[in-house]
Amino acid sequence: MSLPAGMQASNHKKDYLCRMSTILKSPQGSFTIMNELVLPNDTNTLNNLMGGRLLHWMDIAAAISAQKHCNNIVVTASVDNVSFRHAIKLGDVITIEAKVTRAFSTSMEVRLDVWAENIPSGTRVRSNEAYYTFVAIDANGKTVPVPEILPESEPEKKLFDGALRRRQLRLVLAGKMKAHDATELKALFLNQEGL
Ligand SMILES: CC(=O)SCCNC(=O)CCNC(=O)[C@H](O)C(C)(C)COP(=O)(O)OP(=O)(O)OC[C@H]1O[C@@H](n2cnc3c(N)ncnc32)[C@H](O)[C@@H]1OP(=O)(O)O
Repeated sequence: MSLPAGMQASNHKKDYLCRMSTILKSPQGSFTIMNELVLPNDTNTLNNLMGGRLLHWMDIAAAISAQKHCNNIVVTASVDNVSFRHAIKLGDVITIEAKVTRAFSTSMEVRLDVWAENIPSGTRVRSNEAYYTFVAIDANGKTVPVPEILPESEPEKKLFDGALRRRQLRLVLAGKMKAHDATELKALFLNQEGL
């Protein structure tokens, strides 16, 4: 993990890490809305939005959200649980909402919700959801600590709680955590609670 210039000495380093871990930011501070219009170059031969184009737009919205939370450069570490409920048609207007659910040491989970709107007909459907994980890095690509999050509303608290289990699942599947260390995830299967 890298620290800003002047924070390398051990006392300064301790102070800096302590300060970052005690900065509490609201999820609302990272809230991001992005709109896109589905044009012919975004669609397949059925005039449906290509999934990859949507994932690209979601990545940008989520990265902006993560940057707002940590005020730093971020990189995408993982993309999970992307649902495609409805095909999105040529001419639809996409609304992507992104918000950080929880921050860990250097990583942040961002929840995305996507709506597709046909303005002439006045229809709007919820089309996609996903969780993206970002890691804050410095100009040399070294990871840097991020501020903590203090959830306020009930939905934010629910997403905050679930984020720990989702993190354990993605790290176990990525081979970055041993299954027996995923305590909260294991409890989920024993207690039968929702993710
Ligand atoms: C916005 C964009 O599109 S950026 C372009 C696409 N993304 C990239 O190019 C990123 C390329 N990957 C990387 O740079 C690195 O793999 C990184 C920075 C993501 C992780 O680097 P690592 O050396 O594995 O770092 P390390 O093991 O110390 O982990 C750092 C953090 O990343 C998290 N992390 C690592 N791998 C994953 C993963 N597969 N899924 C989720 N989180 C992960 C760790 O949990 C850790 O988080 P924490 O500090 O909050 O506990």
